[in-house]
Amino acid sequence: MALQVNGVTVRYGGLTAVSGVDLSVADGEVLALLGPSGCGKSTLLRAVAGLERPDEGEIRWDGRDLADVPVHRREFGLVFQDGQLFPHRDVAGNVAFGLRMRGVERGGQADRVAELLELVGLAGYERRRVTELSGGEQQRVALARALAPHPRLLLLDEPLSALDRALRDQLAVDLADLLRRTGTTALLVTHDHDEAFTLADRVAVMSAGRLLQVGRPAEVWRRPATERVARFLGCTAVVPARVANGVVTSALGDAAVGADAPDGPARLGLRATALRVAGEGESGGITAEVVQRVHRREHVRLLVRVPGVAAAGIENGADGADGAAGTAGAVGTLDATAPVGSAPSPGDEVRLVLDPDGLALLPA
Ligand SMILES: Nc1ncnc2c1ncn2[C@@H]1O[C@H](COP(=O)(O)OP(=O)(O)OP(=O)(O)O)[C@@H](O)[C@H]1O
Repeated sequence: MALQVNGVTVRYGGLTAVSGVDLSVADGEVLALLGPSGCGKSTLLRAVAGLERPDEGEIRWDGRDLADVPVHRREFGLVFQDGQLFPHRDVAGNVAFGLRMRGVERGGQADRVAELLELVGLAGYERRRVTELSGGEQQRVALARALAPHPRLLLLDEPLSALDRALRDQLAVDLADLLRRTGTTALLVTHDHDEAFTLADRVAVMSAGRLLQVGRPAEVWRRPATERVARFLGCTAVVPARVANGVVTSALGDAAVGADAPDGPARLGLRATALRVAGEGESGGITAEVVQRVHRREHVRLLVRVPGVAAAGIENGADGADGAAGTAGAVGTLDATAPVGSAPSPGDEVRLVLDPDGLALLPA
């Protein structure tokens, strides 16, 4: 393992920001620390960078304890939310900064700067003033600057969150591609699921200073280890269920959940897209009454009342929900979706079926 974090705790006075975290990042791997605001992600990243000293535990690189290695000798690259570029230097001056610090001679600097600007899609931008760049261009320059000295580890703290949604999505895809092509080992901090899942080989979900689950994106998404993880990843309700032969059965219907799901009692996490209005000729499903209708880009979001929902043991509502994304919350109501063209109105009765893409399977 390239990076090893063993039992790290960081306190600010009486507040424990990071609590006994164990984590490792393999050579060439991108690991995302995902969690709600204030859960300690940045503090953990800053401890790895050498900007915070752990109160307990150790941080190792290739087996070597970094406790006495200062920030600038760790050979880690850093990119923050707002880039933190030097406003009085042009683009080339910013990208060359780390190279100068390392004593790379001028000719070598210019070649490496050109190479990095090409890599981040800003070829020819050397003489541009950084204050005249868009937010997205500034983050590309920050990335080029961090990568120029060949860091052993790239630390990214919410690198895209200052950008608007469309730009963020595009830059996340570009960044994922760049990290793969350059084989960069990286630790990324984000509160955005999409960003984490686009960029990371593995995702570590954090809450209140602790790691709740570490796994591949699809695994964490489909099989959250706890209700807290499920709710942070967008589940707005949790239903008792039972799995047999890759099919989950619940009061809301049956759905395929994969042959790898163990047989026995389980719980089903419902995201806002877990229930959809059944199509013509589609059999099965449950009956519900539409309470509210909201138009979204690709579908219509419904709030529905399912008779007997409380009796069915559905735990909905926001208790302990870390940033749950849906609208379900009132007793006995659930989220559902309908096609834009034929969306029912409040008061209508609808038949709903489970959509496996909106489900997560939790332990009982
Ligand atoms: N320098 C500091 N002094 C005191 N408390 C701090 C300091 N930095 C962070 N904290 C506190 O430590 C906790 C964890 O903060 P941290 O910034 O690591 O969380 P985060 O998950 O990165 O959140 P965000 O996404 O909002 O940045 C928070 O309660 C925060 O208020």
